[in-house]
Amino acid sequence: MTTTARAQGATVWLTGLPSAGKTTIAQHLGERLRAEGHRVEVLDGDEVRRFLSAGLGFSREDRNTNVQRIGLVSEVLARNGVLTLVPVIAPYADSREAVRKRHEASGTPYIEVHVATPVEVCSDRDVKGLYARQAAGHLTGLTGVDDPYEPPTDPALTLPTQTQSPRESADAVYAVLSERGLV
Ligand SMILES: Nc1ncnc2c1ncn2[C@@H]1O[C@H](COP(=O)(O)OS(=O)(=O)O)[C@@H](OP(=O)(O)O)[C@H]1O
Ligand SMILES: Nc1ncnc2c1ncn2[C@@H]1O[C@H](COP(=O)(O)OP(=O)(O)O)[C@@H](O)[C@H]1O
Repeated sequence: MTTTARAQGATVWLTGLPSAGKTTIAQHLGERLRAEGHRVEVLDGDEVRRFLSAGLGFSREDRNTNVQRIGLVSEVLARNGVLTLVPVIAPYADSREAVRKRHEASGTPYIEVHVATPVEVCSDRDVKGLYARQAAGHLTGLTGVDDPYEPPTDPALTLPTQTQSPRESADAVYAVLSERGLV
């Protein structure tokens, strides 16, 4: 499909623990979609927290505010024809549900993907050293360790990344977009 043929946007929210693989999958999927001519944006959690959510921490209230802000931006982008990839932890079910409802209200496709890497695997990967810092007592409130993570109960897709390559995980998300006629 070319960009001009049919600009149907969607939000793909990749929820999961730190080091689960959210960012990596979004990057791989984004590259593939761009190569095919789609308009794509990736709303990366770290970047959002530097600008749109600057000043917010990791309390339940701040995480909720962060997720709602990202949900607003992603819905606007998706409604206007952009495939919007959101690799953001979003640990609370009620917060994710509010984002889903925002999309439903405008008839904008919303696809929830659970990057379901076990915490032991995430802790081994420890891409940013957060698990080590938590274990050493230098950090508290780490999602999945000493802060809540409420797994999705009805995701469009669950990815066991511990048994997949990043390419395989990204291709599985692509397959869902394809099944729904979004690519
Ligand atoms: N306490 C604690 N808990 C969880 N994550 C933490 C924490 N402190 C810092 N970080 C880093 O913050 C990155 C972005 O978080 P998010 O905006 O995705 O989190 S949330 O949805 O608002 O909960 C998140 O990025 P990823 O590792 O890519 O998931 C973490 O690296
Ligand atoms: N199937 C997979 N999907 C995504 N990442 C994977 C996969 N298998 C191994 N990894 C590795 O796991 C790490 C995940 O890091 P990252 O994407 O930054 O996680 P997150 O954004 O969830 O914090 C990367 O080093 C990546 O290469």
